[in-house]
Amino acid sequence: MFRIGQGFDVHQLTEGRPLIIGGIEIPHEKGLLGHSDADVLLHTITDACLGAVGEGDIGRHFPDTDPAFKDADSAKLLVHIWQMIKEKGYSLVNADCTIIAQKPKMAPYIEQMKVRIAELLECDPGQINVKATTTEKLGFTGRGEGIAAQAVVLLQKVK
Ligand SMILES: Nc1ccn([C@@H]2O[C@H](COP(=O)(O)O)[C@@H](O)[C@H]2O)c(=O)n1
Ligand SMILES: C[C@@]1(CO)OP(=O)(O)OP(=O)(O)OC[C@H]1O
Repeated sequence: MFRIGQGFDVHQLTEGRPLIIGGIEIPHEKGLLGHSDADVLLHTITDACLGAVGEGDIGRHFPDTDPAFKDADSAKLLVHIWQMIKEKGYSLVNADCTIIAQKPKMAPYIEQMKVRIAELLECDPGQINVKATTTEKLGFTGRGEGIAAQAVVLLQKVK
């Protein structure tokens, strides 16, 4: 049996925060604001994984009102959810993700992100695709007010 899930997330860009996307710190004059480290790509993948197994969303598992998740490492949140998915008997077929950001240029960091995400999901980097697009200076992403990400994850029941 196959199960598909999709995710979408947005975080605001602000001064005085590191920019962490896909588990990688990217040099930039602004970073993403959130209760956690605000890794918009890992949140999106977490939501896609949860969607695939019908387990709600990241906020249901890690409420942004809980001080335990203040400045949380989003990699740890994804690993926690991935353990749950493995216990349900699923393995990853593939994940395809898009980062929507006017800047910075993501291309130099895409390979590192793929390798890190593959590490977290215990799969081959070839099963992970990460893309980036601008919105041609249109909308909140185009004005550099925030960064969005979306992902699709396909799981296969193996046990
Ligand atoms: N933040 C971004 C946005 C885009 N890219 C790369 O540039 C290509 C062209 O982007 P358009 O929005 O003009 O289509 C895109 O395909 C990405 O390869 C990027 O690295 N970082
Ligand atoms: C990750 C959590 C928890 O620290 O906080 P944020 O960093 O604000 O991220 P969001 O994408 O709003 O969703 C889930 C939250 O509960």
